[in-house]
Amino acid sequence: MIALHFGAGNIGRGFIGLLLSEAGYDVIFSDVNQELVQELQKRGEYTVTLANETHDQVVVTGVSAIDGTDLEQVASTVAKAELVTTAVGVNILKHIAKGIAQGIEQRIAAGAAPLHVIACENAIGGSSQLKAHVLEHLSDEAKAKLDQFAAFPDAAVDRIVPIQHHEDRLAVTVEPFHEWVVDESKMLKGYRVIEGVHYVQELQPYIERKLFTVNTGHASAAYIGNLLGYETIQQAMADEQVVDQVRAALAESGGALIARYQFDEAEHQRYIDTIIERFRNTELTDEISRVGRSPLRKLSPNDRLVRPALLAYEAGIEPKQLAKVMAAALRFDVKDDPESVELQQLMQQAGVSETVAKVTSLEADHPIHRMVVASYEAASAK
Ligand SMILES: NC(=O)c1ccc[n+]([C@@H]2O[C@H](COP(=O)([O-])OP(=O)(O)OC[C@H]3O[C@@H](n4cnc5c(N)ncnc54)[C@H](O)[C@@H]3O)[C@@H](O)[C@H]2O)c1
Ligand SMILES: O=P(O)(O)OC[C@@H](O)[C@@H](O)[C@H](O)[C@H](O)CO
Repeated sequence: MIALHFGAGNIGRGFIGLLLSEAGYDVIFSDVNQELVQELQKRGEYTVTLANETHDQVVVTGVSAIDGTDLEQVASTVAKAELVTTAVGVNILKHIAKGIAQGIEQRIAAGAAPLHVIACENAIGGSSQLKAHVLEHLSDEAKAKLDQFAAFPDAAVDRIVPIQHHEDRLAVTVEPFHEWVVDESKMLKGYRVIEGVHYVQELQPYIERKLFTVNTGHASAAYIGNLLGYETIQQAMADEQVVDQVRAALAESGGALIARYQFDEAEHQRYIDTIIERFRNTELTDEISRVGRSPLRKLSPNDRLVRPALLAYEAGIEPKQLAKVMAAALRFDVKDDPESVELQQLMQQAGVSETVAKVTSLEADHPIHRMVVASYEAASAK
């Protein structure tokens, strides 16, 4: 029972690797970070600490790692695995597709058992996106057989895992809360149930609820907190004016979700309240530079700000606070974040309106575009 997991980073070690190991899998990580790979190979185990009062610890044992740049090794590991998972970042999926495709070709040639490939990224349709990239690397013959040999169920994963600063390179501290939801309708007949995974027939409400609440709220805390000079989410969430703004953003995205999926209002409010408490967990230190990372991705049309704003607008809600968060995101200036650097260059060259149109795909005559620009200009005038 081998699970190959791409990305031995924060969520890879702190959630997916841990859960799969507890579910009985022999977990093999694939990563391009050589130091991480060598350390995992050498020690074969690592410690996960829960950010609760008692700092409970679990030692994840029997893990190994392969070099993600070694295409042959990646393909041969895909060929022998029962499950492939990823947590590399949605924009990296195209880079791991070739190894997965070659592994699937080997499985087809050997008549192997079907493989499940589950992308655990913060994106709508992550596994479907990975499947599209894999298809680009398959022969016509393999393309025709793909659905017999591999399935790519989409998923939603939720656990806050900050950037780690331990002396022990593999140690990882995570919040106690966790949720992994998988689209059961895409699983192949007779699939092995992974203990700890919640299988649902329709994933869309779950992934949208997660992305447009947890991640919308997180991005709001990060971008508003950044403007106020805070460095961590915990510092920002200790400021009630930030909390009020996060709540205002979540009232807009929540209104959109309730209208779209008929969620129970009181239950959704409890979901929001729990998330606010998770952001406030002072047992964690989560840097705003991590939560706000890749602002171009976060401002893209299907992500946590623009999409819920559009859904809110369609539901008759004016997404003023989400527009304010987008305006704040335009000021996210972090030198070692390539997307932040690109965004700031674009702002300098093209100005606010053109930048908004380019990164959000909201044209200049769209009411939300106008709200973002107005909010940006109002803040500049202060
Ligand atoms: N950290 C969280 O709280 C959290 C929670 C839910 C979902 N996620 C999602 O999980 C994904 C990973 O996030 P993270 O916080 O763990 O980031 P991370 O940077 O800690 O981990 C990503 C890992 O992927 C590796 N990687 C990069 N290119 C690779 C390749 N070609 N092959 C194999 N490995 C490669 C990196 O070296 C790194 O170790 C993102 O999509 C993120 O949105 C993160
Ligand atoms: O990983 P990103 O960059 O999409 O978003 C940053 C955080 O909001 C995110 O990693 C959360 O911690 C996570 O999604 C919680 O489940």
